[in-house]
Amino acid sequence: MALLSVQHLKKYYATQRAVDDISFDIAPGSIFGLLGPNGAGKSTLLRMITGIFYADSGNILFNGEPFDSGRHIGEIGYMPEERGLYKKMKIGEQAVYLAQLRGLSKSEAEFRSKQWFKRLDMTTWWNKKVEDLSKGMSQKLQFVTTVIHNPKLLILDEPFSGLDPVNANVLKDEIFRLAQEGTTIIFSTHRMEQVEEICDQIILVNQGKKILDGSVKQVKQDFKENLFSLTLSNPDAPLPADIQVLKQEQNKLMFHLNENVPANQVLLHYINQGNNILAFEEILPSLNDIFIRLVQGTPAAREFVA
Ligand SMILES: Nc1ncnc2c1ncn2[C@@H]1O[C@H](COP(=O)(O)OP(=O)(O)OP(=O)(O)O)[C@@H](O)[C@H]1O
Repeated sequence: MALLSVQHLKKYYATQRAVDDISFDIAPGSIFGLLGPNGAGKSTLLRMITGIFYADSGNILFNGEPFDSGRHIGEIGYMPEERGLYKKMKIGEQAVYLAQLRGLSKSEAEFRSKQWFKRLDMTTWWNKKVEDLSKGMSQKLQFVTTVIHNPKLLILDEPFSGLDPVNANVLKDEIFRLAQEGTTIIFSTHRMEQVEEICDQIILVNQGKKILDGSVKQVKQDFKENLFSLTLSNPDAPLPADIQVLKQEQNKLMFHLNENVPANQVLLHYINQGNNILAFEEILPSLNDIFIRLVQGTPAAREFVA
């Protein structure tokens, strides 16, 4: 059974169709990517899932039951894009305070806060004030305060914005670890490349509508274009039939292979010539490429090409 099932959800602001009949299911323990350009409707969707807004119509089921924010909110951890921290409070106190708001006892809140601070290499920050933290540091603190009550569903809106690559990796590892331990994670972003390595399943949203749904692997297979890259000891040798070379970079050829022609045929051609094959791989489209193809010619596509 899905941990979260969203069925025909709609939310309009006056005439703006922010979320327009979106449905999806999220399996327990999976990392789910909610993708779309700015203004696609992601935050509106998340606000309905977290009970901040009511939907105009549609249903949300949490663990098979109609979502009830009063009952289910304690099982959700939501890190919104606009971070809400108390600037004047000391960091350690703040973590403990927010954990207590989530229902933990003071001693449990302190214990878990210290554990998380250690895990994320934040121990020396305990007595600093939030206003003294950089954007990336407050991001880590916000993450801690979002996961401290061990939510079943963890919702992260642009979790890597403002983080340097080292800290982004630290957070990424924590996301994987939490998923392995059974936490279900929704990861919302307009940065498609961040999703490729993290998410099991994605939906792509544009102008309030879902335009794609599936596993990253399957989506890439569905949109592949028979493009290959081949590195040869002699790239200038006679070409086989059925290929069109699109680009050559030193010894590497990038080519399109005609439909229904096995790639082995190309490899055999070169092997029979005595040409050494140094590397060979299929070139799959990125999620960015797929998105642009789906919304070609729209303002959203231009934003992503830019
Ligand atoms: N309170 C509001 N009143 C009117 N329109 C709104 C409101 N909030 C959002 N919108 C509009 O609804 C649409 C979806 O916005 P939303 O914030 O959900 O998108 P998003 O995908 O989260 O974008 P971003 O990545 O920029 O955060 C946009 O056209 C936005 O202008």
